[in-house]
Amino acid sequence: MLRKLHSYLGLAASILVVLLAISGAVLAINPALDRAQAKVSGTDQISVADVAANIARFYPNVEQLQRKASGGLIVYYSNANKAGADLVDPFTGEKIAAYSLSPFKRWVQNFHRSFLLDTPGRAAGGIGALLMVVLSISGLFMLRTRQGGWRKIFRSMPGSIKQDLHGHFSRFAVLGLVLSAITGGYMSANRFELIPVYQQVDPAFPETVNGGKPAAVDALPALQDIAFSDLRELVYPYAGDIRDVYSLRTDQGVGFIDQATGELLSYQMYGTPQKIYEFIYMLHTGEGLWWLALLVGLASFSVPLLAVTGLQIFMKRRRSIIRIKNNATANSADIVILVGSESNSTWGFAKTLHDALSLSGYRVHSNSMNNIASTYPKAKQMFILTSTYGDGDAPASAKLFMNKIKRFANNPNFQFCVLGFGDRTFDSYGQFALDVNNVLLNKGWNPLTNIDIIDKQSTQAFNRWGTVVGSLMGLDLDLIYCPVHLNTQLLQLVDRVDYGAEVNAPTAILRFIPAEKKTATFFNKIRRKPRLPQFSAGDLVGILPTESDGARFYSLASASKNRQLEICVHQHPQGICSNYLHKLQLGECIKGFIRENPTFRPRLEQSSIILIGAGTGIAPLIGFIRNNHTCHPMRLYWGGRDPNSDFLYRAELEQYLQDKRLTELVTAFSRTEESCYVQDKVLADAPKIQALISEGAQILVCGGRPMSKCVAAAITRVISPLQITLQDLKEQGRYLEDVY
Ligand SMILES: Cc1cc2nc3c(=O)[nH]c(=O)nc-3n(C[C@H](O)[C@H](O)[C@H](O)COP(=O)(O)O)c2cc1C
Repeated sequence: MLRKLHSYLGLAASILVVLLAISGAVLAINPALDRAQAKVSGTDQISVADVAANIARFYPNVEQLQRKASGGLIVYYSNANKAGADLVDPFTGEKIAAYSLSPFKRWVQNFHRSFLLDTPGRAAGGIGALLMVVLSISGLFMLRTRQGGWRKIFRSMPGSIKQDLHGHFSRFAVLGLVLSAITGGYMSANRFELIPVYQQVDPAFPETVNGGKPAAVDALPALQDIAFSDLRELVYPYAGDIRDVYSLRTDQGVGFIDQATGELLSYQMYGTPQKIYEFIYMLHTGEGLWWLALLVGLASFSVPLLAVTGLQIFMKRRRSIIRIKNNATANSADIVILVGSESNSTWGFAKTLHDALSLSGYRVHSNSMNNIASTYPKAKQMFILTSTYGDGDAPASAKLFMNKIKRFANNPNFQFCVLGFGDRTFDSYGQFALDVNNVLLNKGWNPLTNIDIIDKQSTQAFNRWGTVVGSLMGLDLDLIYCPVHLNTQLLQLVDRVDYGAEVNAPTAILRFIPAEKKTATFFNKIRRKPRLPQFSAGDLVGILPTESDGARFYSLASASKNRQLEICVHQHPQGICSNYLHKLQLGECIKGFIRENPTFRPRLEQSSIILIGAGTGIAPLIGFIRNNHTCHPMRLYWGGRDPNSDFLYRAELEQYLQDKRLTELVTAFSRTEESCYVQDKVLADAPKIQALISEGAQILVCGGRPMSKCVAAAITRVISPLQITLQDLKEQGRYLEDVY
């Protein structure tokens, strides 16, 4: 609901909001510019009377003093019946510069207030401000959901800035945008009298004045009592008119001054509504708060970027929508599939299950978890496939599920089965699926089998789950999930280095370049050369060994800027894809597509990086080192079997040590006399690692699950004297794992 509101409103309002934001951002620079030109510091030390005396020396025909919100003093005067205005130094009375509002500034101001269209334009501006309020507040709530709570809103976010510009920029801009949208909306509402408006009633002109000889301006007691920093405006009496008075406006109130006695007459303090209006005006324009204006201006500059990236996300989501054919009704279905998904990938898995069960002759009803019906009269099984979002929370299409499930008063006749989709790099791995499963078990529902959780959308794990579930249902369920709309690319093998055959660990480093599709038209061929898609080291490439097999994912050892796509593949005796890749000859092509893995990235703002891996787990790590051109401190702990057989990347690592892209290399080999594993080397280096962690180092671990468990145990021991836990490091994004 919130997402729909945010996206559709964003689409509808983007042009209006972008124009308001850009013009507002340009205006936001003014308070800082004005202030830079003016003399403002120490103005609370001098009185208005002192300033007026200074002015009198240079401006005998002064008519008005105005202190701008930025602090600058403007003197209005007339000379031989010609009016003028100067920016003046209040401490000396000397002119700083002639004062006039630049035509450009006036134009931008008018554009921002009314799009140069008078009342209809002002109304459009008001609507724009209102839309911006809704957009920024809905965006703020979406950020909260995404990050898993208000407190975590500014914590590190999955994904690099490049991969999720919208998320990162909105975090930076959202508070500024909320502030300027609400204050702008208030000002518009005030102008159109949609809210109770304040009426500024100035005091009446004094009925009696002394009428004596005018005193010198610096001798007027009322002016001597007011600090210049409190002045807004002082209008001088008409020369020669002894019944006229000074009109005074300060930050606190408004009144008159007798020009003979210097007495304050009919003084009136501002009321609360006016103070509120002025405060909101100040927050919106930044007049008087130049730093706030700059911050809000910077936030406003991000609006065009948010609009473009928001549109990209919207299009991507639309493309990823899965349409289910042959969807039976809830009343007639034998099998129900409920889906909890945030960005639609779980729907792809659900469709595979739906199609396979329909093919087996069942009437299958699929729907989102939010749309759970109050009864499924004919159902024999219910499958719940759900991802987890935020920090262990429900994804968008399952937010209402926990409440709605309460409506099932009696136990249904069908069996249920929960399949979670998650990512092990999150602490709350598959948490929402676990919660759903527990709720159903606690209600006494009958499980078909235990809950399972699929890590990183693994097609193999999904297939294995299908086999287990199929056998329980007496079906041969071969679930081959092929992500839809894959942007597959033809990749040609141009280099391979083989290792490990002697130690029974055949491993190959394979390097690919983009290849021309055979079907490419002549026009396409001459128009552009095939290019690699955008990816970073640590992302994954999905490889489709055959059309009928699901994709297998490999960590990338290179970034697209390295102009090659490099992977490291261990040959498993039964592995379809690893055998397929190991048999590839130079010049042969494969089909692959990129899956971003933004959570697994070194953070170069940390003091140093500790990379730990074993076997082919070196792939993303070597990519990080290769691209460490700033020579940020990076240490690698890596484990293999025998240095004479499977020491992957040996020559490169030596080169990186020399050119300082790698600070230190620690290896552990299990089939040598030393016979040790990478976690042993971690423990042996405990004091050094402790020191690095205390200084703020980040650890990245990549490799098989058994290794990662041993490394986690070793690191837990190493850091135990530091009063910090592995959990703390994980929460701070300083312990990342990419485990398979
Ligand atoms: C912002 C964000 C937060 C996530 N939080 C979790 C989490 O707390 N636990 C988890 O296991 N997976 C988490 N994931 C991973 C997703 O659950 C996983 O990628 C899933 O396959 C996405 O499926 P969907 O596209 O259908 O939502 C998160 C992903 C994102 C982008």
